[in-house]
Amino acid sequence: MTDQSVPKARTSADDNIGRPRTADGISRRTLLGTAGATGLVLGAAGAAAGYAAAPAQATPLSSLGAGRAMFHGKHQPGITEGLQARGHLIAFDLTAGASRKEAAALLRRWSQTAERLMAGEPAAHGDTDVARDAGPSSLTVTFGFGRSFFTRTGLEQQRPDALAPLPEFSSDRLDKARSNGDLWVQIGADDALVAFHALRALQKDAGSAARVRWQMNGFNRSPGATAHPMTARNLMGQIDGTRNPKPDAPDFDRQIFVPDGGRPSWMANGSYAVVRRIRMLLDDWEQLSVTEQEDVIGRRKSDGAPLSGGTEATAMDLDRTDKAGDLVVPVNAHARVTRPDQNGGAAMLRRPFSYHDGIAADGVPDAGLLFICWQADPLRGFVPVQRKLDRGDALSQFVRHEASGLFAVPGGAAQGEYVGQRLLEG
Ligand SMILES: C=CC1=C(C)c2cc3[nH]c(cc4nc(cc5[nH]c(cc1n2)c(C)c5CCC(=O)O)C(CCC(=O)O)=C4C)c(C)c3C=C
Ligand SMILES: [Fe+2]
Repeated sequence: MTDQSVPKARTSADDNIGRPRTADGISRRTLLGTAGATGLVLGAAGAAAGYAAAPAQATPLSSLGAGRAMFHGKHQPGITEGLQARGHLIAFDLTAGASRKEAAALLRRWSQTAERLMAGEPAAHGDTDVARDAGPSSLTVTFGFGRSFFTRTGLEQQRPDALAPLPEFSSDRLDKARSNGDLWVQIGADDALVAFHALRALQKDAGSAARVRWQMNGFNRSPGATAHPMTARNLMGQIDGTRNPKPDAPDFDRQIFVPDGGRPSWMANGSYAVVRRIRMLLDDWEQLSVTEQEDVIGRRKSDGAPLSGGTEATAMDLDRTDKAGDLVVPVNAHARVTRPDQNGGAAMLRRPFSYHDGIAADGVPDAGLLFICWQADPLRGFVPVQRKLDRGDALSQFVRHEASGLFAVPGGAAQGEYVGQRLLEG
């Protein structure tokens, strides 16, 4: 087993219970929860409730389709679950006529829809049938608030200090139109149609209250494609996610989530998402030899092991030298430079999607990473590490940050509550 990067999934209404993914990409706990004692029954019942007209044989849920995350809980879904095969990120701006009241109604509608769809049920009104016949497929929907939301709704007093604009990094090439936004929605699912279905339902729910500011579409390896490596690869071919904080580590919650009693109080058990659309300059990258590529990261491409030796899970020996006396993990290697112990303890949970939007106007692939990282405080997570990368690690010349967002993602909604209710009605 590797030093597994894929965190846990939510399988109960009020807690996150870890779920290492099995070789087919499905959590045993999820299977137990859905396909086990009650799960397949729940899945079938959910489907039957929504799609009663479909013949029974039209909904043969595979183990993939049966995967289900819970909407209600301590934290919102979509943070600690394993990576899903499909993702959509959408930012909305409130429309001119919309105020706090309309925003509250929108979050209520969105929460109701998310809860239904995550249970494999159709949207309450005008369902499009796109996910008909499919199970929940590990769908998660996550909602966040951008800095501008608080100005638009007159809630400046409630705005977290942690939503201060990210510093401008010298290497940034940011498109403002595809950055930030009043509201942010992250959708993930292991089935493309299930993810698209949720996207359309949530867009329609926005009605006249909010309009789409930007949308980005991403993907990861499909569950079942391989048993090894368990950690995902990115579009540069690297195993990416090895050293993510582990949910069972003692300081995981402190690093990733705002504590009970944290400020502002409505953010208790919430987290901050930094979203960066990072273009990979693949034509340049692919000209490097594998050895050169490995020196850029400091890890082997084949299995993710540190260049100092061992397996993916082996601790990196930062001081090891070769016969010539040179460090085997170069001093500017990305995996050396980004380590918490090189950045005053800065830690973040990376949960990205890859993206590919064809060939851009500059004639090279518009492809890269929808880098999403989660932390209790971006000033103690993303910012110090990106400051260091901005000064130039070995990877910097092969990537370009083209869009950026920072969002406050409140804790999970309790039963009967909608996401953000403590902010909007507090
Ligand atoms: C500011 C934070 C980071 C950005 C931006 C970033 C971009 C980025 N990273 C890769 C590929 C890899 N990153 C790896 C490790 C790693 N990266 C960050 C942070 C950022 N990366 C951290 C905190 C770490 C872990 C450091 C540690 O604790 O050891 C790795 C190595 C494997 C792993 O641990 O995940 C790879 C590969 C790309 C391609 C990229 C931008 C496109
Ligand atoms: Fe990285």
